[in-house]
Amino acid sequence: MEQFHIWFSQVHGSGLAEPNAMILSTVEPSGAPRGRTVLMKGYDSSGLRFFTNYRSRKGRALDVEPRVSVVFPWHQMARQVMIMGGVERLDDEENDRYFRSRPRGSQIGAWVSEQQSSPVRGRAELDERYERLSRAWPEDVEVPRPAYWGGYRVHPVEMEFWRGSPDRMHDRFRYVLVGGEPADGTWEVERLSP
Ligand SMILES: Cc1cc2nc3c(=O)[nH]c(=O)nc-3n(C[C@H](O)[C@H](O)[C@H](O)COP(=O)(O)O)c2cc1C
Ligand SMILES: Cc1ncc(COP(=O)(O)O)c(C=O)c1O
Repeated sequence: MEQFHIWFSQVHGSGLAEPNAMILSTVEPSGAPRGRTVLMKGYDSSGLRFFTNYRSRKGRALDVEPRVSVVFPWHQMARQVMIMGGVERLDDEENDRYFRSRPRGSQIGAWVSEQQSSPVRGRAELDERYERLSRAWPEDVEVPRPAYWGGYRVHPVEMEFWRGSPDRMHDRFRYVLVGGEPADGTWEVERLSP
């Protein structure tokens, strides 16, 4: 994660829009892959965090197969980072802390989208729910975190750092965890052919 920190700091400092947007791929119970964008909400030596609805399609997929692939597509910087690893749910304390930091509208949105990824009759149904819930929690009352809403920590076991070069002569470095935990384990580094 030290190398990730160096790159993320550079990308973050470059003014690139949504540098923390990452494509998160999960494995469906059928075995099919499925990707979507989520926002990384912090990282440390043990991995990175993102938040979602545990009942969503990805949440249900992770209940069955708690492994993911993550891609940071930093095109404007001619860089890409891929991270593969297992996930675990964050604890209530970490979930509450993050949920409290969100804008009130997004907190209410999490209640509106209780059934994230399920079909709805129309936009009106969602807007009505939003209005009703906004009235239910007056401004001075804290919106509670729904039990089904929280985060995951991705524990990398493999990471690849890709840097684009002319003539498709790109630099690729693969880090593989060969023993121990991501934070203090041993990582083997190899250069890959572009
Ligand atoms: C830039 C961007 C950031 C997003 N961030 C999140 C996020 O952090 N958490 C989340 O649940 N959905 C996020 N979404 C929506 C997801 O891409 C996706 O539509 C949603 O999580 C449902 O996915 P699922 O049906 O595969 O579970 C984001 C979408 C975009 C385009
Ligand atoms: C449905 C949903 N949940 C969660 C997030 C995470 O970001 P935030 O906590 O900043 O809303 C996003 C970001 O786009 C989102 O679309």
